[in-house]
Amino acid sequence: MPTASLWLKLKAHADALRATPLSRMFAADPQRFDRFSFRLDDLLVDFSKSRIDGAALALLLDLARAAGLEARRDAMLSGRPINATERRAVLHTALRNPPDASVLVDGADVMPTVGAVLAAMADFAEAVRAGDLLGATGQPFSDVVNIGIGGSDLGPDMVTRALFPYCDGPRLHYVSNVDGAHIADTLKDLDPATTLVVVASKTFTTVETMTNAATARAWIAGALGEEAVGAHFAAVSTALDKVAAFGIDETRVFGFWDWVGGRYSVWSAIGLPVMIAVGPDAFADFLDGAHAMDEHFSTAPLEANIPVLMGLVGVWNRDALGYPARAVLPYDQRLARLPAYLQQLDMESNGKRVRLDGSPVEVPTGPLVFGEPGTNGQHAFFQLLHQGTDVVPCEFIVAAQGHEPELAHHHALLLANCLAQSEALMRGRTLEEATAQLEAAGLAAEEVARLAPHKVFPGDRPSVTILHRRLTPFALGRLIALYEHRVFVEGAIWGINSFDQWGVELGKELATALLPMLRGEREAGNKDSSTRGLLAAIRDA
Ligand SMILES: O=P(O)(O)OC[C@H]1O[C@](O)(CO)[C@@H](O)[C@@H]1O
Repeated sequence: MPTASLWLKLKAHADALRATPLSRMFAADPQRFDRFSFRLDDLLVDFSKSRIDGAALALLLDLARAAGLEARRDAMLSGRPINATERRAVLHTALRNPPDASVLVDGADVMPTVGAVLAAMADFAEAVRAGDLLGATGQPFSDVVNIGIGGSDLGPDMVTRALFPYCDGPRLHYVSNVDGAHIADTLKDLDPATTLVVVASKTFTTVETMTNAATARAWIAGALGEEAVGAHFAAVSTALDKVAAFGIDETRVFGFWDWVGGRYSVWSAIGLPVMIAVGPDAFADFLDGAHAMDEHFSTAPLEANIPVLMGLVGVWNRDALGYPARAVLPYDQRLARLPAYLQQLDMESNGKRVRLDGSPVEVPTGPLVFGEPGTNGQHAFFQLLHQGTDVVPCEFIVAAQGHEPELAHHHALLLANCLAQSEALMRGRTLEEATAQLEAAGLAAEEVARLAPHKVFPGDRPSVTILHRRLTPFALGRLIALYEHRVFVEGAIWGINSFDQWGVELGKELATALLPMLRGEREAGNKDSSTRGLLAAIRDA
């Protein structure tokens, strides 16, 4: 069936389904959880609280097939240049392949070089962790500062926090913002003699990273002398010539390749600080977890393929039901930066308005993504999720077991809250129930009538719950790969390029032009009155 008529059918089916509240779908089908939840080892993804039924899934699967999802997936995994605007392969999956795999890019197997960089990272990480690699004054490194931004920061920072129970190396710090406050606050309590700086930038041109790197360099040189700089710096980049020009010795430079997108790069040498923190073995488990999801994604039939189903439910929520946002709610404090990480992964990948051939997309694409860890979010923005005028599909992420057996009572509370939220969103509370509750509390009839409407929850609000046994390196790798492939599935159905990011360029160009105006070196005459007014106000402040 042609894609246009499938979209129409999907819309029509979604409109029909709206008439049936989720709670009635559960009442009508005792097997609903079993039918709409899927497992991969200890990972369980429960779609049963999404507004879907068998017919919706069948239509979505038709849509995926009509969009050529399987062929595009296979093209990505085999190294074809599916990032058409940049003429690049998209091969972050190769970074977590077993060593004996082979993936060809332009006829050359990339796996030997992937393995070589991984081995060099492991040697370096072990030397730092063991105290064999010393700073200029002969002391081991107690602290590592990673300087990078976007994909060169969000992934390693998020993963380091997530794997805190496995961190047994030097302390890790992440500096990303060009706001001098970030590097100033970070360096304030560090000792240059025991600090290693890793400059992470795919392009090695990003102004924030280059500015922070220069400041860190001056900090080391100022305290220990210019000749000490080499011993305190390492770099991760695809632009080895530019790293050399910065003055970092080639034995301390870890490369990766243009077929690794920034937001997909935590598996590459960009993960070096993670490896320094948790050690090469735990890092290997992290890669293995992602590979397990890659295997599932590439081999499971579409109707039982978890990332495919997650993508289809995402498209359904966005396009058939018209929800403009989604909330990511990890009930796991160590995943506090996961929403920020997923904002880049999802919104930089799928925030696109033209298809691969440059023609406008005809349906809404990537939704707004936001979130916070539970239970904190409950005491902040969940009010809107429960009673606001927009429906926001939620994604709950939680581990059945925590890492602190002595604090099991905390974990039980965390789990109870997580399950309670998806239940509350789904079932809501009717006016009759609210009224009965107020009456039972002994309120006067007038008070009951006054308060009851405020205590109504419309319910019928969809969510997905992702449950795993424990947040291990393996489980984390698998979880991130699940989200990567979900983004891929959605992008493939929308027919967009999920692997470029032209939308970040205009602001960068304008910032470059504005800098001399801010410094008073150039007139702002050609600017609009708002920009001119703001420039003047800054000068006068
Ligand atoms: O690693 P680099 O080249 O410094 O880029 C950092 C980030 O900047 C971006 O290009 C967007 O500005 C991201 O895609 C990327 O992750």
